[in-house]
Amino acid sequence: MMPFNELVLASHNAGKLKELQAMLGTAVRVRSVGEFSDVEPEETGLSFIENAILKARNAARVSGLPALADDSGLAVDHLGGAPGIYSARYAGGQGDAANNAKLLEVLKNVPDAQRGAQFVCALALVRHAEDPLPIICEGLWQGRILHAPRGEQGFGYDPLFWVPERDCSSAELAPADKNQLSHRARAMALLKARLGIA
Ligand SMILES: O=c1nc[nH]c2c1ncn2[C@H]1C[C@H](O)[C@@H](COP(=O)(O)OP(=O)(O)OP(=O)(O)O)O1
Ligand SMILES: [Mg+2]
Repeated sequence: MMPFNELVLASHNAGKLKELQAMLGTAVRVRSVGEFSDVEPEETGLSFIENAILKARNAARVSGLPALADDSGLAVDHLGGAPGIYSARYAGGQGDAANNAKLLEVLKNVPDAQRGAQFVCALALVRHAEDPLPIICEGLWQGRILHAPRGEQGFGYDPLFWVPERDCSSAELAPADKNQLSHRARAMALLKARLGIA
C-alpha cells in the first residue's frame, strides 16, 4: 500500500511529468509542483541523488505534501560522463534544441564505437520537507548517440539516443514503450517495489 494518497511531483519539465504520471497510474493522486510555485530550486548538488533530494524537499515545503523528484541526464562515454548532472544546462539553459545541437557538434567525427551513452535517473521521495530518510531509486538506460536527430516523441535528448534493443531512437518509441524501457521506468519500478504498489 502507498503510505499516502496524494503526492506532488517536483518537476517543472512537462515531458517528465507526463511520463511519471503515466507510470504512477492511479495508485496515488498526483499534483504538480507548478500548482504551488513557479520558482525552480537551484540544482547545486554534485550528484543526481543530491539534486533529486533537493528538488523533492523544495516541493514538499511549498506544497505541504509528500514529494517525488526526478533528477536525470545523459552521460556520454566519450565525454567522461558529461553532460551528466548538467544535461539541462549543457548549452547554457537555452533548451533542448540547443543542447542537442551542442552535443552533435562536440561529437562530430566521433565514430559509432565511441558514441556509447547512458541515460541516468535518480528518483527521490520525501514524506515531508525535512524527512531524514528519503527513499532513493536509480535507473540506467544504455544506448548510443546518433549523428542526427530522429523521431518526434519524448523530450530532451530523446531524438539523439539510439535504443539498441529496439533499433530506433528514443524519440521514435511509442510513449508506452519508452515508459517500459527507460532509465525513469527502471527507477520507478524499484520505487514501486519499495512502496509495495503494482
Ligand atoms: O527520458 C529522457 N529523454 C530525453 N532527455 C532526458 C530524459 N531524461 C532526462 N533527460 C534530459 C533532459 C534534461 O536536459 C536533463 C534533465 O535535467 P533535470 O534537471 O533532471 O530536469 P529538468 O530541469 O528538465 O526539470 P526538473 O529539474 O524541474 O525536473 O536530462
Ligand atoms: Mg532541472
